[in-house]
Amino acid sequence: MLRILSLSRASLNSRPHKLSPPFPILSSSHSTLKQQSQGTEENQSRDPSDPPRLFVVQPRLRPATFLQAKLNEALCLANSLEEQRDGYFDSDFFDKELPPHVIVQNPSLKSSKIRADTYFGPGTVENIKCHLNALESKDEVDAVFVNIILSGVQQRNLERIWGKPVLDRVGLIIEIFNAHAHTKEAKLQAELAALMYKKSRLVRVRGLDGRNAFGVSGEVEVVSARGRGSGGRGFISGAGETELQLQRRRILERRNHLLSQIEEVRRTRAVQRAARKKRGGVDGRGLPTVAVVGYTNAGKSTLISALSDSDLYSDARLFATLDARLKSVVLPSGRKVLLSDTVGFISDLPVQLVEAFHSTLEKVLEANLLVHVIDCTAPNRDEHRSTVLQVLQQIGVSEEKLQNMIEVWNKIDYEEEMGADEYMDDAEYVEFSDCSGAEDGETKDSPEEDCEVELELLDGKSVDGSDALKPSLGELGDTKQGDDSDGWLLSGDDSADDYWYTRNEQQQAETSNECKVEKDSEAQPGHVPDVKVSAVTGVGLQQLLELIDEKLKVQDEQQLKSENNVGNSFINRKWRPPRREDQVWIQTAEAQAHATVFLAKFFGRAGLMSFISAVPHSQRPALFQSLLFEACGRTVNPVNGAVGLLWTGNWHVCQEAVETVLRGGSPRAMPDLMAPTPASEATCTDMWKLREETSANLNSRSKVSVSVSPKRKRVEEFKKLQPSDLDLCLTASFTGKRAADDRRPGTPSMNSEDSVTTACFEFAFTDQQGADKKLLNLFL
Ligand SMILES: Nc1nc2c(ncn2[C@@H]2O[C@H](COP(=O)(O)OP(=O)(O)OP(=O)(O)O)[C@@H](O)[C@H]2O)c(=O)[nH]1
Ligand SMILES: [Mg+2]
Repeated sequence: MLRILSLSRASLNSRPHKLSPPFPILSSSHSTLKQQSQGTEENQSRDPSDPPRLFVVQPRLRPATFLQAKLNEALCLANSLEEQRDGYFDSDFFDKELPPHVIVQNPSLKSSKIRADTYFGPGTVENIKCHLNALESKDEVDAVFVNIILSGVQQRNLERIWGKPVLDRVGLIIEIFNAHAHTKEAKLQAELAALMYKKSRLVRVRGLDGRNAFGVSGEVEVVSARGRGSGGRGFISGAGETELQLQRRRILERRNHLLSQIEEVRRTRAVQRAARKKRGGVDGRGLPTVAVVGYTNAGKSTLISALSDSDLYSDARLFATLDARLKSVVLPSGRKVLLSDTVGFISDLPVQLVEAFHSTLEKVLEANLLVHVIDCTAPNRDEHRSTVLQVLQQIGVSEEKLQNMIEVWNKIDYEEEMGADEYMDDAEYVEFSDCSGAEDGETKDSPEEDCEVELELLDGKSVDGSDALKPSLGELGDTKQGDDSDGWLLSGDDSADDYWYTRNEQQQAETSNECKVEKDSEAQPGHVPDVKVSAVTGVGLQQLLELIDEKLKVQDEQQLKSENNVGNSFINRKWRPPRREDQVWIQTAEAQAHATVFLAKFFGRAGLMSFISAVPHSQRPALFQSLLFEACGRTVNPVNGAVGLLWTGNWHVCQEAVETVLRGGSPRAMPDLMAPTPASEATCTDMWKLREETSANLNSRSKVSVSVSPKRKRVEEFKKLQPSDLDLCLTASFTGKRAADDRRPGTPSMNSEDSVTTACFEFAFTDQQGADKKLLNLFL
């Protein structure tokens, strides 16, 4: 920003000026009067070669560095109000001359002094008029830009007094959006924002015939017939629609029309995207998106262009980008991501713009990762940072995403380049102040009270004859705050020596500011940049890509972990069948083979096949796992099975049994788990009742050898059991013969050699000693 000013300052020349171009979007009623009288029409498009010339009014701020940063921003905003011709601006931004400007007393510093009618006190208003008169003779100013937010009444009154259109900060930003919008969607959104801004400041103005009127064209007040039958107080007919209601209705109708058009544009784009995809084009969906956000002019577009080796539009004018653009980039790991360019933010970003550009800003919400670009040369980068965070919170970005955001300091080449010449020297300040366009004699025209204050200050300096008593800008603010005079004006002439910091003071302030940033950085680790880059020279870009890569990888891992955690927290939630991803625990073909053989023996080959074939292919892995858990649960706890183990808090027993099976072992029944318990100590008496009722049958149907111990433990005792204490055999195969006698004729048993052979044959699985263990078709 400083560079822009210094470059602009160097090119400060007089230039021929033409007639004032209109403000097609936000012209107030008053300002339009003049245009009407000049025969110009509302909504006439601007001539790109003759952008509006603004006179900038900057209220004083403290500290001085902050004031300077705000003034720089105001001047850049004023110079950014320009339209393109055939996609290009007529002039280079750095070739533009600085707009005339003035720093005035800030009534908000004296909280009780803000005037409801004109914001500034009469002295300040008068002095600004004097400046305007002086510039008027040279036909140098089309409008006045006051770098604060004014109410509708204040704007109208100031326009009336100054005889010029007045734009406040919100109005100018909306005008710039309108001037820079290229695409249909951006144009519609900008117009929508302007419309909502207008709606909030419908004020009465005196029309051409002297009557009070509403509306941009200053037409006389009319009462619409609309509402006569429905509204109003009369019995026969309503009171009709007032002029204010009429204007509001017109705005709302237009708003609805714009919203439907925006929706139409989005729908068309979606259809085109689908058609491209159908034709085999690259859709980009499914790739992770990284949204690059930041203050306007931080270098977002330049950075994306550098990273993706593309050529996004970038310009030193503020709000060069109004459309979200996507560029693909390959990360060091080989992973492809999409970088999303976004609209830049600014302090006091009009809420109307946030609402109107909501669909564009949604890209930020949808992104997997945010990269926050900060212009490290901005003296108020802390303010930039907090502004961006504020807007992100305003549009609904989650706290988690903000914590994970990568902070990038851009333009480090400029920082290095500045080196010792970091701040402007005295001469530059003088020159800078001179460009306010104020004339020597102007202070004499100011009201008496203002002249007195200025004289006091100037006298103080001349009497001493030195700079020793020269107050700093911050101190001056205090001095002025202390006096009761309102609205005295700082012109460029007298501010040259008195009101700007000297270089030393400036450097001290900057140094202390830097230190503060460093301290802040230490206190708040989030403020330390993650990486410093230069989008122009390419320094740090590789590091940034690696960081994005790393963050996305960590995100993926966390996501996977959280999914697994959800899967593992079975005690805390309803049990669900395992999902496909959960199948990773069956790592090898061998483990699958063991599980399949075990299940085939347990349920019988035909039974297992009928279970499996009853569900669609997609659900077979989940069913297989459910069956395995149930079979193992039934084996160790024949009475109540897996559900009983889960119910009594012995799920780990079931898991251990499953692992035993996967390793090729055979779990055995746990007699302790079948032990009855006193009703008072049992966790589920019904279940035990069930056991007693059915134990005889179930025991006889059990397909595993059960060694019933006469000794019965209490529930508390077996709850303490660790998996290592469990009596789980790790035998290579089932060799027991006892169970073979117990099984139903014709039912395959896990102890049956036939069964094993049959199962192996049916599933195309070679024997356990064979070299090739094939994956069973159950998982297809
Ligand atoms: N010296 C220097 N200038 C840079 C660097 N990056 C960007 N710029 C300049 O900064 C200005 C703004 O760059 P943009 O990329 O348009 O900034 P932006 O953040 O996209 O701005 P908006 O789209 O208006 O929000 C341009 O004049 C760039 O040339 C950098 O690393 N070093
Ligand atoms: Mg940009």
